[in-house]
Amino acid sequence: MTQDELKQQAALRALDYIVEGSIVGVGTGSTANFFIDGLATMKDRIAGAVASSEASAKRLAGHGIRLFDLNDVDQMPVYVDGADEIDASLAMIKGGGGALTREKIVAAVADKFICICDATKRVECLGRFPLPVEVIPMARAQVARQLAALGGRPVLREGFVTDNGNIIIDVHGLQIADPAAFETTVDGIVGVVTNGLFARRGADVLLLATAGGVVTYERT
Ligand SMILES: O=C(CO)[C@H](O)[C@H](O)COP(=O)(O)O
Repeated sequence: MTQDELKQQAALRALDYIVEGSIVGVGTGSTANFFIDGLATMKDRIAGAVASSEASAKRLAGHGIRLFDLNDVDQMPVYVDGADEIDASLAMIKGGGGALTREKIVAAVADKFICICDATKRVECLGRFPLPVEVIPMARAQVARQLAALGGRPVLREGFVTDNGNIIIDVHGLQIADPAAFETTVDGIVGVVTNGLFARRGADVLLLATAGGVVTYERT
């Protein structure tokens, strides 16, 4: 089975968590795209969706799924999204697609974060995937120095601008022993908008697609 087929399996399993008549929080990336395509098959049974990126908004709209502004939404039962890495405590690194800030904001409004991944994303220790950090452009050099002082190797994501008009610095060479503490530390650097660690608010459910089928993990 290809990685894309596994991503699709995890994505389609997430449809079981959709509450009829509700607004669905929708992530960004190739796995989230499979989820959006699946959501389209039940679009008449949901109120609509809140997107975590312009790209996802475009795909949702292309399927005729009604889009809501997050500011008009008080509550969402679920937010569904992929991850770049996820550990046994369901802490994640996200932001490979650069949408980490909006992803974190939309997820914060949802009751449950459903993470959809193929088995390659499951790791023992977060950090092999470079940690994306969204940064206000004028703070680039100052933030890079601070990230290097934390033990990482900061690399500017060349030619990339986030949906919020900011830059991304990817931090290589980390081994993150305490993801929640590191998330707080990086967020505390002046000029950082947010970072791709989702540990203080990790996933509530992981749907991990393996060669043997989709395995469900729940936060304990
Ligand atoms: O955080 C993300 C985008 O900002 C994605 O969820 C993450 O990069 C995983 O992407 P994919 O599903 O394409 O493997």
